[in-house]
Amino acid sequence: MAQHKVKIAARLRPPIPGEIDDDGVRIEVRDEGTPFVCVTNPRDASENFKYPFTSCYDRNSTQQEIFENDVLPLIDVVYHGSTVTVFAYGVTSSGKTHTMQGNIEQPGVIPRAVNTIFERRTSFADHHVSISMSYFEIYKDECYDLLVDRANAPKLPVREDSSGQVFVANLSTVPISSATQFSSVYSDANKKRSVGSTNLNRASSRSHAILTLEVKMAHLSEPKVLTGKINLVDLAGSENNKLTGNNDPSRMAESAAINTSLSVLGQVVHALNRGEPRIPYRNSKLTRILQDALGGSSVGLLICNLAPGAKFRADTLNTLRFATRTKNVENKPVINEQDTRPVPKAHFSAPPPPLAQLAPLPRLPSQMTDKPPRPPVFLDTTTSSSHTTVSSRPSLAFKRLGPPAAKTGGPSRVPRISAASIAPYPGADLRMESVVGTKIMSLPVVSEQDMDEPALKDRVEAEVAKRIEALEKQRQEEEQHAQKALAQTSASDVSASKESELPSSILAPLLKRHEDLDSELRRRLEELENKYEQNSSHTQAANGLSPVSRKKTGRAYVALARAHSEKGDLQIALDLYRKAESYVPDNVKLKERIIEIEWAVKNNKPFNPSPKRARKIKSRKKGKPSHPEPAGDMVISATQAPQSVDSDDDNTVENLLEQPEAVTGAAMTGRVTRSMKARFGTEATNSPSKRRSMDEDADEDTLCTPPKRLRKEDQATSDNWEPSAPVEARG
Ligand SMILES: Nc1ncnc2c1ncn2[C@@H]1O[C@H](COP(=O)(O)OP(=O)(O)OP(=O)(O)O)[C@@H](O)[C@H]1O
Repeated sequence: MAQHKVKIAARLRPPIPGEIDDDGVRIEVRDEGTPFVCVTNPRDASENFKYPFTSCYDRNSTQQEIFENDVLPLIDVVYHGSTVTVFAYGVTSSGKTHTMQGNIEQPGVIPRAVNTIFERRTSFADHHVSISMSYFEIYKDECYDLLVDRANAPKLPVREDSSGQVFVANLSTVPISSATQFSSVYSDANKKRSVGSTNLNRASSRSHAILTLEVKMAHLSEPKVLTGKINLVDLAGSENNKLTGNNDPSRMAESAAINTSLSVLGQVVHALNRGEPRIPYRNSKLTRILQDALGGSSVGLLICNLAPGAKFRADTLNTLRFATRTKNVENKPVINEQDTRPVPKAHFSAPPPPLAQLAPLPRLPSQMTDKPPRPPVFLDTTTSSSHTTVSSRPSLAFKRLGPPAAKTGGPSRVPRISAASIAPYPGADLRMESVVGTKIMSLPVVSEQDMDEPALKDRVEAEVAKRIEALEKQRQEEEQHAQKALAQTSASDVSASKESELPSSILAPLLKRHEDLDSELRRRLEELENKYEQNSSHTQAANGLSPVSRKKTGRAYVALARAHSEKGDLQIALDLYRKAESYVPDNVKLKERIIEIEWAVKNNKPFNPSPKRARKIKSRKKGKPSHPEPAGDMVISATQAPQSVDSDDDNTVENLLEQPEAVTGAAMTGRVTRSMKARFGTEATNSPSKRRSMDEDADEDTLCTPPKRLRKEDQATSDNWEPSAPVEARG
């Protein structure tokens, strides 16, 4: 099986006005050998770090040189029916957008690639060549279509099809007939891209932009279609907020999202290099989408952009380290060829049993047509808009839930996709892959607790095997039925042409029924999937963080959520609170808030977050009460108590909503009171009036817990209070 390593091209940009040119980063070539990037050790100027790459471009290099040396050969690969991914990586302001897009005087890789694609088209006289484009951005870890009106652009989900290919669902595709048409669509779309000004770049990309050009070559005399693609990715640059001067919350959130996704990208490459069994693709949308380019079936080129000057030295070294690791990543390119001969129709001769008995979904309506099956694709190019093509795709759940029929050992009544095949492209060694056949699935009842993958897989495998068996039985019965019906019809002297129409009356209700089931199934799968995706990506991200970082991230999301809820953007606030929950899953108050906002959103009611009241006590030392408490009365200073208080502290919503350092005495006292209640079932104060005031103080900073409730609890538990008992003894 041929492996294709990701190719690396390093490009150093010239200094821009105002930048100090200290020659700390250079491109060198020695003795006609491999060129390398040379970086002076920031700590010892006599030492240099060298990073060899097959293509290195110095500050005087031109856009044309890069295109002709490294990108042009890849256009042939596209016309052979393979997927190519070119991505520009580097610190902010290192020249990624310049390299990919360029400007009118110096057009970059994208316009040059498009021109070449259109020029090459004419050499395929025996094919009908159609070219289409899709373009989207990943902004704060959400995908947005750049070819639709931004005001209406929804967040697009990332899915996986039955053959494991990741795609962006509902992404629009525009057919392109000329390079001029492309320029107009592309420049309109670029106006919608999220760009902002920073200290380092007046037009800094705040998102990762992914442009896909799909070339479909339908052979005029043979029933086959080749599909080649090129993904041109302009990544957002890693950012140091001190250098960029980002200080407003929205910029910082953007910057955090960019850095997180790039850090996951680094983790993916690292895991691939180390041959780890689990590659964390799912930890960010960016890596899910680039999955095919990193260890997948795409041909990859990484353009590694470098900024000169000492201030970027650390970032330059990081970029070079990333590039060095990436050059060891191996892909297995394939040719996407599709056989367009129609798949034989399935025969149905009897109406299906009543719905209650028809638990399994035999086939999706989309699979019952004569439509040829789709070849594996990298990014989805289907859409529901008028100018685009629409095709139904199996959703992620099919991939996760449905093992191939062969695995179960059970027969399938559904013909496997034989018309689509993947063949190796000539430049690479062979790799033949059979496309995973269509699966017969119904939605198993999955509770949230069952989201554990191995358990789910076992359950589903058993379920699928059982249902396939039932379906096979049903199919045999149907066939017998059909034969009987056919015999009866011919006996009653009906004309031959009429005989062949027999299934239509029977088929219609059946198809309708399947269609209904299909929509229901899709709806439920999507719900399940969204829930799973949302939880899993954030939970995975949270798992990789230290408790302190988790808390901080949770707090940041809560702060953002609160800001949105105050503005009345409840849906956004809800999403953010849910994200916060992934980082602080045990926070009860947060859960309460989520429920409240869910209710408000569902019932279209306004939601007024409880106002933050001024704190009565400004500061005190952590772990010590600010109130002068009688000895033995207060728990916090007792030797064991602070730990338990602190661990509770992690999960109190006060802490989520407050500045990290602002742990107030009141809040702390409130926590202790509740922590004590939880531990001992008693109150930790002997003065009802003090208790009340302490709890009220605590409530000032908590979400949505009415002081009344706590007072009631106080009342209820005050009888149990044993004033003289020391905490240690009770613990
Ligand atoms: N090779 C080059 N020749 C001349 N100017 C360049 C070159 N590369 C970059 N520049 C200039 O440097 C500035 C920053 O470049 P660019 O916007 O492409 O950076 P970027 O890496 O895309 O930044 P960000 O990640 O913030 O979007 C721009 O003004 C651009 O014109």
